[in-house]
Amino acid sequence: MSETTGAGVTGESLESIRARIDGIDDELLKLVNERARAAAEVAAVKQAAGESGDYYRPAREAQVLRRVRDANQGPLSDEDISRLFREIMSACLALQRPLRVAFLGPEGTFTQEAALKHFGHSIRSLPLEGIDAVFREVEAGGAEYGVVPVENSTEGMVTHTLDRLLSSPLQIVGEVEMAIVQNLATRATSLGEIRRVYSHSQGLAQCRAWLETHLPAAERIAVSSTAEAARLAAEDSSAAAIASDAAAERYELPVPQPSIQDGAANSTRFLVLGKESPEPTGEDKTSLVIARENRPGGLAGLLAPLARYGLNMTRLESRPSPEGMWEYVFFIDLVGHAEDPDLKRALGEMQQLASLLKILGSYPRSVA
Ligand SMILES: O=C(O)C(=O)C[C@]1(C(=O)O)C=C[C@@H](O)C=C1
Repeated sequence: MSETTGAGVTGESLESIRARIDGIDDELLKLVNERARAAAEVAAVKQAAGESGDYYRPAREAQVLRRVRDANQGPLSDEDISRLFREIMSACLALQRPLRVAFLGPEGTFTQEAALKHFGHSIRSLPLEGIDAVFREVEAGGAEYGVVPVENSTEGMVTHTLDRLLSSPLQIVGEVEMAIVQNLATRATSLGEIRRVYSHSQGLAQCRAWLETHLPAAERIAVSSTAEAARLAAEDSSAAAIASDAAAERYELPVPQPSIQDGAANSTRFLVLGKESPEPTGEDKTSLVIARENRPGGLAGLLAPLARYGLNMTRLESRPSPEGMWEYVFFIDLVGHAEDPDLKRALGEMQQLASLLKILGSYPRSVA
């Protein structure tokens, strides 16, 4: 039986099903371009209203994604639907002007994956060498947005990002959560040949138990990123990298040992940095940093307004204050937008009690 004359379970021939798919694709093509024209009309309206800057609207994008996910009846998963619509919006926006997005590079880092997950592929990518460089590029206007890691489920906070948030005028405009899969990537043909293992310090830490069991004698060398680790391992067959699939692929490294991270559920949260906070969407988060001079009950008192207004705190992290010894600042994530009435009142009351209160941004909760 030839492929094109066979019949499926419904009795319809392959040829006929493919003809149907062609018809659906024609419809999709027409509709996708119709949508792009509508998005261009939105841009014209924004321009006529004298709006300056870029046309990216994180709040609207979150609403679009939530709406199609709620309407989705499958068989495609909600994640697949989000990904497809994200790319459609990304292309529609690029038609107006592609966004310049800086991220912790080089190409192949998890941060690049997070940037593409959030903005889609129709962006102008600016891979930079460090977290600080990403902040500076967005502050200076060389990029409209920046993406940096902030927290890993096994390794904890990325303290450099927190410290930089404290001093930067930038706002958090979004968050991206991503499952992190670390692989052993190497040209070595057996584990016995591996003398050195390169990775980012977080990559080495996330795979500590695996390394102790399988490569106890290999030297562990921390480098600036997992992508840089893959580049180094590609040049030396007695070395390996702990890196993402994307980094291994980029440097054409075989992956003899996939998924070697210690925690089964290893995920990293990234922040999207920009200049203006998005408007409320109804499903938002607010990040802030707060401090009070060191005295008993100080923190409990500062947080009391949150309980009074029934507000939900999803994270509380302390960091030594840059101001003095044994002084602390607290990074807090709250459910809600700083313009929501209850949150606004609570923040007002906290402001009265605090020696420092800086809102780092209100932004839509991540749409997976
Ligand atoms: O609704 C808008 O403001 C648009 O510009 C359209 C659109 C879209 O394609 O849906 C494109 C870019 C924005 O980031 C948000 C949404």
